[in-house]
Amino acid sequence: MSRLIVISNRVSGQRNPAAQGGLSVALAAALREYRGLWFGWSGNQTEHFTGHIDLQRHDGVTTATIDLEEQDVDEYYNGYANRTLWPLFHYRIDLAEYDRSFGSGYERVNERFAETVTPLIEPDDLVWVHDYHLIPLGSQLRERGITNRIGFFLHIPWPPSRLLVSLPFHKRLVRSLLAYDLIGFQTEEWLDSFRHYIERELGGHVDPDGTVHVDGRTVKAAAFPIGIDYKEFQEAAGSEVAREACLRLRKSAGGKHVVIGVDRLDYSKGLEERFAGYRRFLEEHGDRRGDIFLLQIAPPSRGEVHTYEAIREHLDELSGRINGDFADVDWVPIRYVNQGYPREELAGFYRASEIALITPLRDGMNLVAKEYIAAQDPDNPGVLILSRFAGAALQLEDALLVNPYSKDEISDALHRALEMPRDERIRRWEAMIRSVREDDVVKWRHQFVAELEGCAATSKGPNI
Ligand SMILES: O=P(O)(O)OC[C@H]1O[C@H](O[C@H]2O[C@H](CO)[C@@H](O)[C@H](O)[C@H]2O)[C@H](O)[C@@H](O)[C@@H]1O
Ligand SMILES: O=c1ccn([C@@H]2O[C@H](COP(=O)(O)OP(=O)(O)O)[C@@H](O)[C@H]2O)c(=O)[nH]1
Repeated sequence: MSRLIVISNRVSGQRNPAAQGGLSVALAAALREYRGLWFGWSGNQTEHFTGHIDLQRHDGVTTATIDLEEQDVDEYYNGYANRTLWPLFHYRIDLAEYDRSFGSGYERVNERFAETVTPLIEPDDLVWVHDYHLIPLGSQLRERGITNRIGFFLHIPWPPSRLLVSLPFHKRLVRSLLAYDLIGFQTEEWLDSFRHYIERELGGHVDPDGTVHVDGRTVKAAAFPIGIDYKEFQEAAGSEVAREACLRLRKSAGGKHVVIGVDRLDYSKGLEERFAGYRRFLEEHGDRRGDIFLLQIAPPSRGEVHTYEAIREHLDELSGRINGDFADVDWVPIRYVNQGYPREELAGFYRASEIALITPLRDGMNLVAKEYIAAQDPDNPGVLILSRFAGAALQLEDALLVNPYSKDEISDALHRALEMPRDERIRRWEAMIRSVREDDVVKWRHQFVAELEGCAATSKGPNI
């Protein structure tokens, strides 16, 4: 079996695991199965870039990390990745910022990644690059003579062409993707948007099987929806920690219905709209006040980016106002918690919650939705209310799907979930657990790696 070299911005085990997000959780599992290593940024900043590689072994996974300079982090991670690409790819061109220094910092850090990882790559290795931080890395590796098979997986949505063309030098960015042999997306919807861009903007052609032809270069593009590590999650959910967390939440709920939300504190997760929808529910269903509460777990993320600071302040205000307007001496409508929890504890909280309210405005997948389903009691499962704009909605069609921008739909879905008979809850859950169990992270990585192994090795990069 070939070695697998995984390259992503974030490498698991480097900071609070509870705030790492789904990408890191999914990749740690892949690396435990294949020989190889995981290369990325250490999360540390140094005065000058040294290129020193720190090799470590954590939990069955070999990691190779490098430090970045402060300017790199500002321009590449906080800048181009999270102030330009993240909002644009989540359809928020109103929040996207275009600054020349971000673009040059992004190129520079991708070159630094390429320069330091190239000597670690052996001839038969499969190379798998992840996410929007590292789109140009494939072409940088090709320039350094790497002819191995290289795949790329995008964990976030791919925007419609009409939005993507607002990015300065968009053609250069998309052309650099053609250096990969395989390009993976979370859903068919984003694969379609990519196809549209290739045909309209680059004058290329995409065959029905996903083979992309542009200027004499041929690559493969396909959808590979990511799943959770079902087996590992079942173990977490069966642990003593999970059982205690479940009891702790049930005890403190004192018989009230628990509605749970778990999201990084990010504007793409639709938290402001969710709070507004919950407020509408409290206004419309006065008889339910005192009988239900929303537990929103929202660990802070990307705190150095001002839009994230702003959303944090706004959510403090919104939750405070809802609590001020509706609370009673023995009840508060929202428990809003800005800390992360280990997954075993989360599993217990999911189990204790009759409803999950997961309403991102756009989300590549949303693994929390799948974890909630995996944690339920088969004889008395809870109800998942899910945004139709999350990648997960294409697989979890038996959730109560809502438009996350609509307060009325959120309010109606909460009412319907509370009233839903047990046999309907079981029927919906059984349909969803099948997909969560079968389309798990193991299947995701096997399918991607098998497809990449089937690609012919490349001898040169595209003309960019
Ligand atoms: O690394 P951070 O800046 O702290 O952000 C955490 C991760 O967020 C994003 O996760 C995405 O990947 C998930 C797994 O495929 C998917 O379920 C979710 O919908 C995506 O938003 C980001 O794409 C990762 O690169 C970050 O590490
Ligand atoms: O307090 C927390 C909050 C989240 N997570 C994990 O972070 C991941 C979030 O992934 P998702 O795909 O839902 O969103 P992302 O943050 O990657 O955009 C899930 O596995 C959660 O269990 C966690 O371990 N503790």
